[in-house]
Amino acid sequence: MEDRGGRLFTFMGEMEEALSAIFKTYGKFTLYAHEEKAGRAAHERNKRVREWMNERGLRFLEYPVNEKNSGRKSQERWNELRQSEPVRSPEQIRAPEDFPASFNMGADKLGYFSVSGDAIRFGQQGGEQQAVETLETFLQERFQSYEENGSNLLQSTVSSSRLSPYLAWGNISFRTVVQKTSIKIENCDNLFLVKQLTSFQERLKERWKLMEQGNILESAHNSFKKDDLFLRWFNGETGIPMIDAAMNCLHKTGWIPSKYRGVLVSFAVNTLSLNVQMCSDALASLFLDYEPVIHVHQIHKMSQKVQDPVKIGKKEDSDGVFIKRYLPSLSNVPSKHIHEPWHYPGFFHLDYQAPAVDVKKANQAARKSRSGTAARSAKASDHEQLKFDL
Ligand SMILES: Cc1cc2nc3c(=O)[nH]c(=O)nc-3n(C[C@H](O)[C@H](O)[C@H](O)COP(=O)(O)OP(=O)(O)OC[C@H]3O[C@@H](n4cnc5c(N)ncnc54)[C@H](O)[C@@H]3O)c2cc1C
Repeated sequence: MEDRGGRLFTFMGEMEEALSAIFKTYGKFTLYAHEEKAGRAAHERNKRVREWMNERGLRFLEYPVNEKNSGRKSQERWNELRQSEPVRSPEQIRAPEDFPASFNMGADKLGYFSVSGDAIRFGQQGGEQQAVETLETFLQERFQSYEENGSNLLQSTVSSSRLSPYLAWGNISFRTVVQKTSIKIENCDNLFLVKQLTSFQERLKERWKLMEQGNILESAHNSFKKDDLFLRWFNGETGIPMIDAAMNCLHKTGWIPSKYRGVLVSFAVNTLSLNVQMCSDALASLFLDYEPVIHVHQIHKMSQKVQDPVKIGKKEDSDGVFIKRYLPSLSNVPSKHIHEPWHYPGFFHLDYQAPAVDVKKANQAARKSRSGTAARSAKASDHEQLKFDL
């Protein structure tokens, strides 16, 4: 932008304050933005901005993220997205010399903006360059075992595209990803490789369709009591290795394959009977790729399924390599017991907690409750835990 005469200004505060400062400095102006689908807070802020602009007779142009209401069929719109030329960057940008005193030049000051929560220490690094490199390495090589390793806890960290945080944060445009993938498919004559790429493209299309569905607002923000069971789940201390390892992986890296996101949700909502909204918010705070529209949709879908993390763990991480990586206290437990360490004779010498719940019994109750045949106990109780055959 700077090469073409542009300048970047940043402002920290409420939108109306920024707009007032602009109005005071320049007089009448038009506000351009992309339509935003980012949950309740952003929705309400945008409503306030529209009102603020209207009251002053100023134009607010929000470009639609999709053309859902254009009257054209979905496939037609998708084909256009795959083929249309990107809009060309302007040769020159005319930036004003003066700017409001409350504005900052550049983005450096944003580094001082304080956010709550723990830092994700081993997560992907942000930035356009990283996003482009991630796409390039995926399309050059990493995609080759995309399908085979899709739900492999360790391999998928490499063979999955890992583009989700970049797409969520806007480090790379969705159109670029779709178009580069289409070009790769067109130029590839190996059927097996085409299958991997097509499968990846299906995921992109899934995203596109969901984003087209419009604003999915989270339910009103309630403050739920974060009881002991919730904290054990959130902190990866449930005593169920598959859940605890997946949670620790999320705390450290901010990413885990889709299948295990579903397992975490199902376990929390069905097995532990935790509040779905509270769990959704908690996971949103851990996902580096948090995208409200996708997130809310997936949480809803996955909370309907009752899943057994012990069974899934035995199938997908039979030797417990993933578990041992994220739960070092279990590193000496033999593979035979890694998914149910409470059956391991040396369990009491391990620095690992007893399971918070009897998964089978709690899941049976959840299934019954889902099918409406019996009332489910409100919470997985201590009583259930004590009945465990340790
Ligand atoms: C409970 C739950 C919550 C989720 N929350 C999010 C979220 O907040 N943000 C998010 O981007 N994804 C979310 N997903 C979808 C999925 O887990 C991630 O998109 C995926 O793991 C990202 O890794 P990747 O980029 O390597 O995916 P790839 O498999 O390489 O897929 C490429 C892209 O397609 C999109 N995509 C992939 N899977 C899905 C899907 N099931 N639905 C919609 N789009 C998809 C993503 O943008 C992804 O980057 C969630 C899934 C579940 C089960």
